This record gives sequence, structure tokens and C-alpha cells, in this order.
Amino acid sequence: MLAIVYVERIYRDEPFLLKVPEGLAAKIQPGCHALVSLARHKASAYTGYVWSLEESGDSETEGEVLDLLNGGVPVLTPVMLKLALWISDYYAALPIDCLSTAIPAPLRSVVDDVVELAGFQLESPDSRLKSTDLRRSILKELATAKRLTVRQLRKRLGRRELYSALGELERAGLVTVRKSFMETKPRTVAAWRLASAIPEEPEKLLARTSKKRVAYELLASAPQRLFRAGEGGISRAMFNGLVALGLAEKCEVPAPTRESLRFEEPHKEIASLGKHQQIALDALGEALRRKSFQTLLLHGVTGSGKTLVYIELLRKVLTEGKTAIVLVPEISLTPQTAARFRHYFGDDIQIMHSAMSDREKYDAWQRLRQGKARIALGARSTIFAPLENVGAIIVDEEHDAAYKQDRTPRYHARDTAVMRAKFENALCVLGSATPSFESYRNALEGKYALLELPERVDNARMPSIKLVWMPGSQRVTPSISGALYDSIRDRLRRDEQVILLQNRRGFAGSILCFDCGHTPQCRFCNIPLVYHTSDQSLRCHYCGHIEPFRQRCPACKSENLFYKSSGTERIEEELNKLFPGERILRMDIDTTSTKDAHASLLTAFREKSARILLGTQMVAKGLDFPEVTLVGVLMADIGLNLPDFRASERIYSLLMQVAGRAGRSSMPGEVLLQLYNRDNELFQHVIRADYRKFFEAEMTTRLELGYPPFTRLVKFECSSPSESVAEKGALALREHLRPMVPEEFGAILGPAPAGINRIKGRYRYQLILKLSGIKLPSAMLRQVQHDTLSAFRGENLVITVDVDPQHLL
Ligand SMILES: Nc1ncnc2c1ncn2[C@@H]1O[C@H](COP(=O)(O)OP(=O)(O)OP(=O)(O)O)[C@@H](O)[C@H]1O
Ligand SMILES: [Zn+2]
Repeated sequence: MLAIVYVERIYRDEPFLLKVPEGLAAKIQPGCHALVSLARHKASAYTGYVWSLEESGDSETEGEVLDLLNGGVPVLTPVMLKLALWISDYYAALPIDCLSTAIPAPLRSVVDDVVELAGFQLESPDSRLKSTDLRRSILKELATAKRLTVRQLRKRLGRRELYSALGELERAGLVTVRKSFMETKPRTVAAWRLASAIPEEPEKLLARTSKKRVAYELLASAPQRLFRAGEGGISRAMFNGLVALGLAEKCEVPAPTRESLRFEEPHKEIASLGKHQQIALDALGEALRRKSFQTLLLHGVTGSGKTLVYIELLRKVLTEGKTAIVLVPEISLTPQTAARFRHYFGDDIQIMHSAMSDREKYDAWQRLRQGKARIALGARSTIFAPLENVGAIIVDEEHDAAYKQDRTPRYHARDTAVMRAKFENALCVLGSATPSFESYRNALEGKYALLELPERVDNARMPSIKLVWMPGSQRVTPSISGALYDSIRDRLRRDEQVILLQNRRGFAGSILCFDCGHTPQCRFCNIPLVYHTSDQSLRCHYCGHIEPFRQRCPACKSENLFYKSSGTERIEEELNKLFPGERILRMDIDTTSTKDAHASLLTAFREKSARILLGTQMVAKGLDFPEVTLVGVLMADIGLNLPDFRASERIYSLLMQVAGRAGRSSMPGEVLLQLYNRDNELFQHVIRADYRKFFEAEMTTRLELGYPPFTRLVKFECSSPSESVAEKGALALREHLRPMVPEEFGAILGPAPAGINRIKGRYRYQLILKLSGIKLPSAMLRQVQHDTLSAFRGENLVITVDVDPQHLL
């Protein structure tokens, strides 16, 4: 028998044709993780993934399969194999990179696994499995050494069929094979609760004002509950002091996993679905019953109750005996959503968190693989959850750019979700208040079914949105207008809550005039120019056009220019002056870098220990706080400075998302957008909050300028420590590309320096290939890459290819 295997660490497109030894022939299957030896690389063993199997023929083999890992159980289902190869083909990445991306790292490395003799043996080994030399030797080694790593066993017994033998022994209950993980975290932590038998008159033991009394009162307030050090501000020493007095007892509890240190929210019972929710759910139920692949776009305004529709759909999916995947842009930003899912599905849902340890990732994977959890919820890579019999894949906030992976393979999880649903014969549900143009266009053209939730649930109304034109407004501080100040003050008087967004998205080095609001643009591309300090120039990062810059606004000659985003910290100071004594929660990269900082900030806001939440983009997504009645955005138009044709789409969606945080209950919401470019048509669309109109207007521009979704883009990036090599590489690449792109089907733009033109000591130049109506086969794209590189051997040139880039910077 022969196996076709993609091998790790070998960078070639084609799989290897390998011999399968007799002993493995009965067990090997497509999707198995295999240990292999290659004829041309005798010295070391490699691992790889079995793609398919063939009868032996005359074809020449390139090595052989030595063994099967993971107990011979395939790590990739047939659908996953297909999906990985689709990613490879569509995103022009090596198949092996795509296959290994689909499997979590802790599963891929096996040499450190620990093998031990099983503790109890009820039957003698011989009655259960055939004894072979290798199996006997393994048992003998373990009898003396007690525990060995696979690496140690390999040294003693050789690697041939070792894993298979271990797998057999493990299945017969004779040995255990465990993953060993470098854990820095303790497995258990101490916790305290009120002692079960308390001495009489406990107060007498405690001085009236002592900290210990505070700690005691905390424990007494919830006698059954376990408290951890730090809770209620009580230290470990203080709790131990109570133990010494006989007032408390100490226990060991399992260390909280990343995911269980989570945001808790009181559950809200919902009597019935709203009218539109019910219509959408009925359509989804109908689609599910058809048992065939379909993509549906759920376009629901903010606060329309999309989450509940997902939950009801998932219930139906589980009832049908199927499994499901739910993707969210980032878990830590949406703890409320995660908490809701967990409430409904408990252990049936496996939440994948980016901060999980290796062990947690491994355990999560096994739970899903073994069907112990039937729903996987997580960010981008959760699209590879090892579930079988998938009934539905839900992509929440499908427009979010976080779904695109920014390293090889540069897949888009939303598009990958659609493909996986197709291979699984499942439903794919894309949800958003502001769908991506790609998805909305597909819906209008009938490729996707369109489901709409045009109203908020529970009689809540959409907030009213007003613009505050900064150049013509009186200001109370440099960043806060009188209008915004008055509104904040009103809310605080009524004891309502406020969310403030310091928008800095996309302020990537372009310039804004404080006086007239002008931003210099490329006259060829209609996108803002980027300021380069090194040579005092403005450059177009799309076409490469350069013009000199003299520190004055080209429109009004003012020198009062804004170059860099002003931070949230400064706004916080301004707010402190305006509202002395008011606690302000600041949420940005600096305040959320520590563990669980997100969850605790949001908890504080929910408990109303603060009424103002100020932050960057992080405050715009998914938050659901009924008492927020005002949303203020500082510099609402800054995103327009992004040298990217998607700038308007992104800023529209950011503003609609953040505006959507206001007025989600019976209290009406108000939104104030402070801006400079009031004339930009975008803001008229924002005020009207009519997505469809905005889409139509923006699509006209896209069509005129030939941008996606009317064309498809491929971005090439050439980087090198030498600027001239990077640039020459890009030029050479362009020459290789030119013959492949007939003029009527596309254009090559650039080379131009990338937005951040030097990262980690490497200069970056980029080329953008714009294709209309054709697709270049990925083999061709890789060939071009390869041919260019071969002329730059030894010059440290790296070329990356990004199909459907989300950012042109
Ligand atoms: N039928 C209903 N009756 C009452 N309340 C509901 C109903 N459906 C959902 N809700 C509540 O309405 C609120 C908004 O729902 P949800 O967060 O799902 O909205 P959404 O559409 O995801 O909005 P966004 O896009 O802004 O995140 C939640 O607090 C939810 O519990
Ligand atoms: Zn240009």
C-alpha cells in the first residue's frame, strides 16, 4: 500500500508518495498524523498528514511511513483535508502550512509525551492483545523506569511503529500516554469560606475596626461561597488570620482556567422572540430542514437580538443530532455574548480563548474531537474545530477585519466558514448590523439568502445621531465640545451611563488640518497621502505617487495640523477636570494588557461603580448595557484618513456599531459625533442610519474606481533589511507578473512603500494586483514568487502574497 503524505518542514507544493509497511496497512487512514522517513533526508524523521491511500503500483516512492501518531486516530476529518487544500489553493499558500494551521500546536508535537504503566490491571495482558516483541520491550522498559517520555523510548527501542504499539497498549489499558505541558500555572489555588462551626460570639475575637473584621463580614455575607485571595480586597494573610481564629476554613480548588475567570452576568429571562426574530428563526429552521448547504446573511440593526436567534438556531441544530461552530471576532471583547451562550449550552459548548494554555487548548480539542462538547465558540481559528457532522456555522459580526489572518496562510475565516459549510453540507449564517460589502452584494444577487431584523427588540428605539462640527463649535477642553459636555452632564444628573470612543482607527500617518479639516489626498487614487518625515514628503501608499510637503495645509495654509492620534489618556485628564470626583473607566491597550482586565472593567461598568466608559475601538463592539443613554465619539472622521478604499465602509461600520450601544432599553439613546469633515457624504448616511442607501452610494464609487467587490486584489509584499533590495525585488516581481495579467483583465499598481515602511528592521515595498473577471491560479502566483526570489539569492528578500487583502497599508 502507498500513502500520499504532506510532510512538515518540507517546503514544496507536492505531497510525497510513501510506502506503508504491512503492520500499519490496516490502520492508516486519510487524515492520520504520521511519522515518516524520506529517502533524501535520511538523517531525521519527519511528521506529515496522510492525504490519501493507493494500491501499490509501479510509481517510485520517496520514503516510507514509520508510524501513526495520536493513537492512529485521524487528526483531520475528510472535510478538514479538503478545506485545508482549498485554503492552500485560494490563498496561494503551501498545502502543508494550511494543514498544520488546522491543528493546534500542542497536538502536533508528540516527542515529549509521557508513557507510564497503567495503575490497575484487571486482566493479564495476554488475554487482551497479541504480544509482540516491541510491545513486550516497551512494558519491560517501563517496569524498571516507571515513566519515560516517547523521546526516551525512541532512543532505546527505535522509532519504527513505536507509536502504534503504544496506541495498542494504551487501548488495552496497559499503559497511559499523556501530554506533558510546560505549565507555569498551578493546578489548584487556595480559597476560603466561613468555618462550618464558628466559635460563639465571633465578633469578640475581632477588633472593631480591624481588616480581619471586614474579611469576616465578607465570608459571613455568603456562608457557602468560596473566596479567593484578593476578592473584596482581602489578602491571603488576612484570610489565614481568620483560619487561625477558627472563623474560616481553607480549601484547595481547581485553578481557574482562563475562561472561567470570566465575566459573569445575571441572566435575563426572555419571554418570547420578537416578530422579526421569529421570522428569521423560521427561515433558518426551514433551511436547516432542507439539510443542504446554504449561506444566509442575517442583517440586523444593533440591539435587534441577533444573539438570541443564533441560540435558538443552535438548539435546533443540537436537536437534529448535529454540531455547530460559532465564530466571534475576539472573545475577550465580547464576554457578554460568550456568557449568554454559556448560559444556554453549559458544557455542550467549548469556548476557545486565545489566552488558553497549551494544556487547555489540547483538552478543548480532544473534547470536541470526542464529541464531549458539540458547539465550538471562538475567534478565527475556531473554524478548524475538529467537529464532525456539522449542521451550522455562525459568523457573528461577519464584517470584522479580525477574521483575516495576517500571517501565512492569510485566510479569511468568514470565507473559509462558507467553504467549510459547503463541504459539510451545512448552513452558514453570517450576522452583522453593517455587513461587509462582499456579503451584502452576494445577498442582493441571491447567492446568499437575506434575513433582516430591521427593529430593536423589546420596544427599544434606534438612537438619534447628531454631528458636532468642531471648527465651528465652542469647546470646553481641546477635545470636548460644549454640546458633548452638556449631554454628559445631563446623563450624570439622571444617573445614566455614557460611553465615549476616542476614535483613532486608521490614523496611519496622514494629516488633518485643525482649521479647515482638509486632508491631502492622492489625485490619482482618491485616498489620503501618508506623511514621511524622513524626506518631508507625502506619498500615496497605493500607487507610489510622491509630492513634497511643507508643514502647511495645502488648502488653507494653516500650520495648525494634526499628525498623530491623541491618546485616551489625555481625554481622561480632560474629563477629570470637567467632572471632578467622577470615576472614569478607561479601556485601551494600556489598561487591558493584564489578565482579565477587560472583564473587570466591564463588570465595574455593569455594576455602575462608574458611569463613564472611555476607550478606543474596544468599546464599540457588542456591549449591551441598558443604562447607557449617551454615546460620544471624539474625532469621528479620523478613520477617513486611512489610505484604503475600505475607509468609508470601516468608519461607517465602526460608528454604527458604537452608536448602537446607546438606548438599548426603554430609555432613548443619543449619539454625538464630533468631527471636522462635516461635508463628507458619509456622515449624512450615518445620521440617516440607512445601511442600504450607504451601500448603494459607496458601490457606485467602487465600481467607478474598480475596487472590490467589483475586482479582486492580490497584495505582494517584498521586504528586506536593505531598502534597495526590497524595492528592486518588487520591481522584478512586477516584471514577472506583467505577462500574466492581460491589460483588459487587470492592472499592477506600485511598487510603493508599505504603510509602515519598515518593521523590525525590514523595509517593505508592495505591489497590488487588481484583477477583474479572472483569477490567477495559485500555482502561478507561487511560481512568480519563486522566480523572483531565485534572482535574489543571499540577499534576504522575502515575498509574501495576500489574496483579498483587508488592508492596503
Ligand atoms: N425577544 C426579546 N425580548 C426581550 N429582550 C430581548 C429579546 N431578544 C433579545 N433581547 C435582549 O436584547 C438585547 C440585545 O440583543 P443582542 O445583544 O442579541 O443584540 P444584537 O442584535 O446582537 O446587537 P448588536 O449588533 O448591537 O450586538 C439583549 O440584552 C438581549 O438579551
Ligand atoms: Zn495614488
